[in-house]
Amino acid sequence: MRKSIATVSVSGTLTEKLEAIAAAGFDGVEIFENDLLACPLPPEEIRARVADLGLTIDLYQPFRDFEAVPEPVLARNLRRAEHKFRLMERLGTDLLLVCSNVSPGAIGDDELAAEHLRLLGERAAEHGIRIAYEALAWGRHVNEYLHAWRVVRMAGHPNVGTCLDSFHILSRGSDPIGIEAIPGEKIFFLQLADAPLLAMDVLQWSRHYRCFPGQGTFDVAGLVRHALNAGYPGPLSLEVFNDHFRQADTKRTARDGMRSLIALEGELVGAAHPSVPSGFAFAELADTGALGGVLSALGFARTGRHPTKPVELWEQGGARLLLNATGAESALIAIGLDSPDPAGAVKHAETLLSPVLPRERAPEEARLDAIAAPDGTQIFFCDDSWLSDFAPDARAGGEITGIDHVALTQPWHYFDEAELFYRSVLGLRPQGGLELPDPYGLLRSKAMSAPDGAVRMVVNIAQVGAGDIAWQHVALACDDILAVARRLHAEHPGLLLPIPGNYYDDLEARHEVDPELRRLGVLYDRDEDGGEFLHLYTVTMGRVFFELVQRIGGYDGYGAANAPIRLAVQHSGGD
Ligand SMILES: O=C(O)c1ccc(O)c(O)c1
Ligand SMILES: [Mg+2]
Repeated sequence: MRKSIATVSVSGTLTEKLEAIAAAGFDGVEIFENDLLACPLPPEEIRARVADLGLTIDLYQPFRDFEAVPEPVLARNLRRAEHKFRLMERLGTDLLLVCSNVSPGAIGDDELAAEHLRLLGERAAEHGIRIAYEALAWGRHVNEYLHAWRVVRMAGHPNVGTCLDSFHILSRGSDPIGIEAIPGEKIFFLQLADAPLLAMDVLQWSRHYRCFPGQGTFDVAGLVRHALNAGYPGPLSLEVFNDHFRQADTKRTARDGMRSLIALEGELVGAAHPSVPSGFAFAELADTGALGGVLSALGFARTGRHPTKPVELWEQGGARLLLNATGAESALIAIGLDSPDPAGAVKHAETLLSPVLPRERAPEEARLDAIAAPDGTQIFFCDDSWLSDFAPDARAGGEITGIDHVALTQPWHYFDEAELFYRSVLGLRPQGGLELPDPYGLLRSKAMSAPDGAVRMVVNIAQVGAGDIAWQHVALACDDILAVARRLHAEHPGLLLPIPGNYYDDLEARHEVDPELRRLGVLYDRDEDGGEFLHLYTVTMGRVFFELVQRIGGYDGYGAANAPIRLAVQHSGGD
């Protein structure tokens, strides 16, 4: 299907926007009026620029507060419309979006609204222009898409149709099944936006929190399916108002929008994700020499060395960590995922515009394809062959059984990009988002997991004043966390993050817990079904720290209630 995007969805000047939109592979744009008004180029030059970039202008918008007005206002509105029609001729576009009237002066009379739209359609027809009437969710009288369609039908003019916008429809909780009752050729345009579920005024929600399909909670693909069933012939067009996107890199946002539409098309044809990872193969850490001691303390054994690279394999149970002596600050630099089809996974990622990373390797080494996650972390898709690179010499047993999850920190303004990436490229599912108080700000956090929980990723973003946090961590699963904690406490007490006594006073008020938790600095959480979570943290080394977790009775979370305690201690350095 043709893919378009409204210029309001990305940052920059109009010319920057157009270039980024073309570079991302879109077919068309909706020109948002503000972008045009602020552009120094005359409409003819914008038209030429758009054409040179291989784009078309699919829509000009918005035209506001037109219909169902008193007579003198109507005359003024028609005059205003004539100006816009002439502008559109100069731009070379033939579709004008008219938003339902939000003015307190609008009259609640559908027949009058229809009559005015018919008049507008007649005038538009003289210029070869069509009108797409859209119900804004906060329209004064018309705020439901089926109401807008009734008015369009009453207007009865071939140049008057409706514009459907997934945000306005889904934010009001309207059932999109009704779209199928609209003749496809009367759906003149289809705008797509997703949004997180927020309990707030719908206008504020729309103007600040829209996001690309796949980044929020709406079933946008389901809505598109209804429009296609109705016979809608036009483009899928993204229209997003988002405070972060307005500040983010133009090209990156445009590419993210394209990824969103490609993923949506995949959903429409019911394409199963070709390669949902079935586990963690490894996590790779840059090391300055300090991490080996920490891993030993945690019970890991060094079981192999890469023949040509300064990389060591450390193992315990099913947990495999690679230490890469890059000499750089300790950090999580790569994640290996067990993949049922590594080549297919890379191809899928490429289809979704993820950068495939070049790999230098000796001819005898296992072929490992990697892509870059939005934060730059390398993601490898692995079968078992990578292990043979290391000629492991022993198997290390211990309390640790595997990697439970990894937590990455997303760059400011790119949180939504990360969600779409992990959903579409890796096939993970969102488990819910959180805002965690931190002494210096709020940390947004979102957990994503494979359907069976075999791969869990947590994406954090430093938010509002906490902008210097770029901590990452690897959480290791174990069967008996108290045994590990006792050993660490006795032999390496400086490795454990100290937890305040106040935390345990509160914990003991809420739950009857083993007093040993307090002595050992183990944190505790419990879900509604009685599932339990015990966890502890190491101190931070460079950018990275380790968490040990024990899940009991089907606990599926991450101890979010305890995260603010951890953040505060990490900030204070244990004071
Ligand atoms: O927020 C607005 O005013 C606005 C304008 C045009 C649209 O298409 C829309 O969905 C919202
Ligand atoms: Mg809209």
